[in-house]
Amino acid sequence: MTETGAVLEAEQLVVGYGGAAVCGEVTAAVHSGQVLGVVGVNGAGKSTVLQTLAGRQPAISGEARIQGLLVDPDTVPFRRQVAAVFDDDLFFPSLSVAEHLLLVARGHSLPNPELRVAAELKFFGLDGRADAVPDALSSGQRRRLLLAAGFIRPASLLILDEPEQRLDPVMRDALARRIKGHAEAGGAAVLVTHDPGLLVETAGSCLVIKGEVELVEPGDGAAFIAGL
Ligand SMILES: Nc1ncnc2c1ncn2[C@@H]1O[C@H](COP(=O)(O)OP(=O)(O)OP(=O)(O)O)[C@@H](O)[C@H]1O
Repeated sequence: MTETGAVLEAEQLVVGYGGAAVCGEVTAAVHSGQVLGVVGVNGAGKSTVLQTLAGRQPAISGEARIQGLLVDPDTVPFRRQVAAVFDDDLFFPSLSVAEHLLLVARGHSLPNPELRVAAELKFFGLDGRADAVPDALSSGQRRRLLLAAGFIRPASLLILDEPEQRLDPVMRDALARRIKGHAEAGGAAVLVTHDPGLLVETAGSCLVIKGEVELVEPGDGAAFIAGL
């Protein structure tokens, strides 16, 4: 934990490409048990903020810390703290659904990895496709696999980039419960979403990116998404 007890602290963080910022500075703190939503129109900079927090994109200036550790995906202690799910995450083409999850479970030294994998397959409705390779899945099933890989492992901070994409309504509701469960168990999450319902159900606060970055109530973030 940091001095403030925040799982995530971003201080005057400027994100972008080739030295050019895509949006205003991000200053935010997310504590254990909290979910921070991030909303904005297409191209506002939401994914770039998340990619920077996950260490997949260098910050232009400012800093972010997770459990007091500066963002650095090359270090094991940082990687242990953060589970990130992005749309462009890759699969091993020759590993089955179950093998992907087993790899993550074993990589994080989970006890009873086979049981944990079975539980996630059931939760994400993939038990009938456990032996399929990623190319043989539907797009929604591939999204479920990415989410299962993110949720099966321990993490202080979950970074979720539009996790609702391509999910059917039943799975979307299960996802909302899962995000809330992560927070109730003492985790923290940053959630980029275009879904007002998911935002209001899960987040306790929200960043709106519209050039500058503003901290608002989730209801106001939902209204922004809806264009109200
Ligand atoms: N690799 C890149 N190099 C240069 N510019 C990029 C790169 N990726 C994204 N951008 C630009 O940065 C800006 C912010 O993109 P970003 O993907 O963060 O937006 P977003 O808010 O996540 O949008 P969406 O809702 O469409 O996912 C956009 O103008 C985009 O064109």
